[in-house]
Amino acid sequence: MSEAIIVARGVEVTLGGNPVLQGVDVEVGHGEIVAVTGPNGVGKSTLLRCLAGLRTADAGEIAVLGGPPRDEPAFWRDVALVADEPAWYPGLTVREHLELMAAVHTGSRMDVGEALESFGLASRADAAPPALSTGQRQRLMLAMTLLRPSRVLLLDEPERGLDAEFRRLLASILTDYAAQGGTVVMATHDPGLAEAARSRRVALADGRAESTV
Ligand SMILES: Nc1ncnc2c1ncn2[C@@H]1O[C@H](COP(=O)(O)OP(=O)(O)OP(=O)(O)O)[C@@H](O)[C@H]1O
Repeated sequence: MSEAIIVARGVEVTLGGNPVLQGVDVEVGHGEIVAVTGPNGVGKSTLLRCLAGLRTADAGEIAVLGGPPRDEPAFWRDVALVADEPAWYPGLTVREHLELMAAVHTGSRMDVGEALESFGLASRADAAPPALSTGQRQRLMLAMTLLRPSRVLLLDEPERGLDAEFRRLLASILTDYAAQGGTVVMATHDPGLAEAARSRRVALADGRAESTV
């Protein structure tokens, strides 16, 4: 494997007295896409939260970009997360949410007009996010995340609410991101997305991870 960007060794997490992760080992290389799969409740989101520094493992070690993940600005400059819906900024439109991302992050990966087009939001650019459909809000979250520069993308079920056509487009957006040297870990229930993104599958079962491709 090329240079390891994410290394998790022996990660253990217990939630509400139940062991969820029981010695998970995962390594993700530079420019690689890993799809974490497994049934509801197996621990995919928990693993992502550990990789994002939003939850501390009870045991084991995690390194992201050479150090432990930390929920602080220096970490989030390199790492982008799409998980639950954010609190939208009241009074700002779809376009203004994208403009905000472009304004606060130097070196945007695309301009706002391009993001509106690529993510199919041009016709809703002047709407407020709460007035969007579920899939359109998911597209906006992805657009805000992909517009800004990052080295690592952590995605929790990015397919949520997306139609089949946009899922295919998302796969190519992710493969482009990886081809430019980005590293992606996504929890997903969509084998088609995992396949189309040419990801390596890591299946979680019984608290452990097994690389399946
Ligand atoms: N705060 C919590 N307290 C107690 N148990 C929790 C907590 N958060 C999650 N769990 C439990 O931990 C387990 C793993 O949850 P997690 O959300 O990581 O699963 P998942 O694989 O992402 O599931 P899904 O496919 O449904 O999104 C589940 O059994 C869940 O009920």
